[in-house]
Amino acid sequence: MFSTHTDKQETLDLSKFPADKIRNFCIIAHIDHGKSTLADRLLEMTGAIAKTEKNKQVLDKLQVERERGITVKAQTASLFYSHQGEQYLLNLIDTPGHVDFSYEVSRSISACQGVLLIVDANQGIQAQTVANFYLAFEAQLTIIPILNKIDLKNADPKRVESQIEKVFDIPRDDCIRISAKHGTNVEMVLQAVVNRIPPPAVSSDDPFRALVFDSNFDHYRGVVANIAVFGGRVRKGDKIVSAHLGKTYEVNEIGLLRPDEHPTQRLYAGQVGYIIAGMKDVKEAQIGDTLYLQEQPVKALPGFKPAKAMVFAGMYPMDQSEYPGLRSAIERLTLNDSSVTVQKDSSLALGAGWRLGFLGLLHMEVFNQRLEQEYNASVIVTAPTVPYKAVLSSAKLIKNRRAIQKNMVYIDDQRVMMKYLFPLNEIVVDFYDLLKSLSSGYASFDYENAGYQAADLIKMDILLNGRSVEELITIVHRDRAYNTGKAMCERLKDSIPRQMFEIAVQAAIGSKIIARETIKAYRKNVLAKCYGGDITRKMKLLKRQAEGKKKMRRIGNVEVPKDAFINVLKRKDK
Ligand SMILES: Nc1nc2c(ncn2[C@@H]2O[C@H](COP(=O)(O)OP(=O)(O)OP(=O)(O)O)[C@@H](O)[C@H]2O)c(=O)[nH]1
Repeated sequence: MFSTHTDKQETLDLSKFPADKIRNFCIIAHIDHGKSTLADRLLEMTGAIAKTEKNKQVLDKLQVERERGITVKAQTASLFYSHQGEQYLLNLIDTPGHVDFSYEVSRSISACQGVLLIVDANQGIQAQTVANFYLAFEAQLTIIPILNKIDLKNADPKRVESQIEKVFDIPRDDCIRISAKHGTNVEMVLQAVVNRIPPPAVSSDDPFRALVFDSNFDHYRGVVANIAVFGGRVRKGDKIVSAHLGKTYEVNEIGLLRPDEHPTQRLYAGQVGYIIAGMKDVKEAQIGDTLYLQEQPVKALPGFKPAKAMVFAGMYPMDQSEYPGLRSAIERLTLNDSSVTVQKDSSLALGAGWRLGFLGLLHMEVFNQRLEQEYNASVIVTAPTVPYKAVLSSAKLIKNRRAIQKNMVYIDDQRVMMKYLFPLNEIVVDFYDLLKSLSSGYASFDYENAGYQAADLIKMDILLNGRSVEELITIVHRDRAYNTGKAMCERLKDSIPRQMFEIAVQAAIGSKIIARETIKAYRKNVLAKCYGGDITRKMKLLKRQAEGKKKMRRIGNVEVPKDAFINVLKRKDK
């Protein structure tokens, strides 16, 4: 955790920060180029957090972010900065770098007028640097290029400045060289934010209207929505309306995120903060919604394009009695992660559940982990698939397609940017990991949807002792069926513990078995090491075994650990 200064900001008069004294910006970059570290320095220098060793990546608040060392949620922090005798209110949004969370970046950009585009001075421009640059460029934001990690021995800021000039057409003189780790030149970043990013073009005299750009569900207070105020002002006690549902609410609390919630009396045009207005249902504060005053109706703001799911998987409770609890956990988590699509689904073997759409496999894993960590929910996830369109006829089948190269641009003499057309199922599961490992971490990758194309695909079943496992039914390219089936059987053999009887693991196409592995019989006696008669210790071990079993799913008479369903899809033979 981190500590914040305890100065009494309740007395803060935000009317002292008219729009021309406000700068709204986000930090964007390729993964690991140092966004969160720079955010820490900016927070420290403006006094939002204390400068201590404990305060590292403070905007990565989620347990999953701390465990994985990556940002998955955009986070907002309001900073007070004095420059040439004037006080400014800077609203910073730290965004994730991984392609699976790019929806967070596009939403954050809508609340900003400028971005800090961080580029690692050693690695140079990478795939998400380009993708994120275009998000900011298309939204016509001011882009400040920042070269980070200049303290590294191998840093080559000159080369990276040439890349920036060549690929983005930004003059090299616009670049600021910093070390976020050591704080070198970070003051220059704050000055550039004030001098180069325009203030929001809004007025407090207009009717109040605010865009909900993020929200989360608090067990006690209901929906806490993050808003960007695009006009007018709002205060505690005001009656506001949500444009989406047309329902009226009373404002219970408003304030700034510093980065913790910090209540204030009012929020004014151009400011970014949070609002709590007694919305008890997750459907009430949709991301992209517009809020306005009851007595001054306004036209709704454009909102956001829905995210386009790339990977789908079924999600089922371990036990049907857990269905209502899991439904509410999924609803609350999707409020905080609106890029997930949810549809009800059911299966004979697994009962009632949902079909969820994600932006990638990491996104799916993180969602699953957040369900467990933040909502204590344990779920079964079926094999992820990509969307297909099936034509139900015996048409002549088209030849196997491989990636088709579209273009190639040399960024400099060491780096090349290549565009390919790929079948989506070839890239979603482990292409990123494989590419990283083949290139020793040098290559980076980004993708966008190129539409549907016909392909020679077949359905493959995985059988455990002759019973098809619904979660593992896979659509594969005909030419890949044998290798994929064999690899899945081998990985299942490694993931399923031996049991008291022999288990046949088979891959089948229709009635034809194409691969087989055998798991030998074994009896695990958890009491084997318990000599003597310590009954409490024996009870503990038996209890732990029973709890372990809860994380297993019984298919026929075979116990399958729930992790097996995801592990089986990952290639271990990199
Ligand atoms: N040497 C050096 N290391 C740095 C510097 N800035 C960040 N790092 C290190 O780079 C790694 C990634 O930094 P983060 O700040 O987590 O990167 P990020 O861009 O926020 O990562 P994501 O949010 O996951 O995309 C960490 O190990 C940092 O300590 C720097 O200026 N110099």
